[in-house]
Amino acid sequence: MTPASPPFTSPYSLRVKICGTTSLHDALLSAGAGADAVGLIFASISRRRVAAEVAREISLAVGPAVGRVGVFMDQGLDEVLRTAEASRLSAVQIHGEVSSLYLSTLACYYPVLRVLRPAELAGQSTSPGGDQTPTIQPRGLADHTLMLDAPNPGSGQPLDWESLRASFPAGAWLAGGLGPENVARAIQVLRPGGVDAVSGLENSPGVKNPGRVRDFVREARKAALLAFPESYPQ
Ligand SMILES: O=C(O)c1ccccc1N[C@@H]1O[C@H](COP(=O)(O)O)[C@@H](O)[C@H]1O
Repeated sequence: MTPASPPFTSPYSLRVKICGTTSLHDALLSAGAGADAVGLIFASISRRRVAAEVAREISLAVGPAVGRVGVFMDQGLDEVLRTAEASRLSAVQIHGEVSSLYLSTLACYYPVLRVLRPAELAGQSTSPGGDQTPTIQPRGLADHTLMLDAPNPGSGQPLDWESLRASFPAGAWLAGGLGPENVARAIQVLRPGGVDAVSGLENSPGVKNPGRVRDFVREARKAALLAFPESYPQ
């Protein structure tokens, strides 16, 4: 089941998120490059995990126009809300299996980016027992925005964009192996509401490559303008 399209149609507008930010220096670099948001990862498995104190410093430093998206995986609602408050986040990104109630409760406090793998988008994903009962039913966009990402997030693994053409939900964001070299093609194929990247923009895990960050934002903006000029009246 593919979530319904948003109830409104608006000109195509692209959001650019630079994820895996672990220092004030890199946060200001991304903000200065024109990113709409920086990602701050709190998932325990991540090599890019940031402390709430550093996240709060970043949140207060990047200015009022830059979003701060906290990335969480397999973490309870209480931990997410406490961390989000302490870090002065502006939105949360949720990976892993969670209930609809978890998402709708969270959406009462913060805008939610709900990450799905392509298999889950179809409403079919193999539960631990191996049977094909749906474990995650994508809901409408009423209380969250979908983002498609690879099964192993943060690994630089691109999705097969062509195979997703028919099922990619309107307004959904796209992650997975994006970088300056391929983001334009991804935008042309899927017209995502946002693009998000980390591995392709780093010198090492958690340390940004300034030139690649700037190139990524520039290529994404250029692609959005060239592919959908009707959305950017002169
Ligand atoms: O990057 C991580 O370490 C990470 C860990 C746990 C959950 C999400 C994580 N990162 C997210 O993965 C996408 C795609 O990463 P990549 O560009 O393919 O390397 C990234 O944008 C984060 O949102």
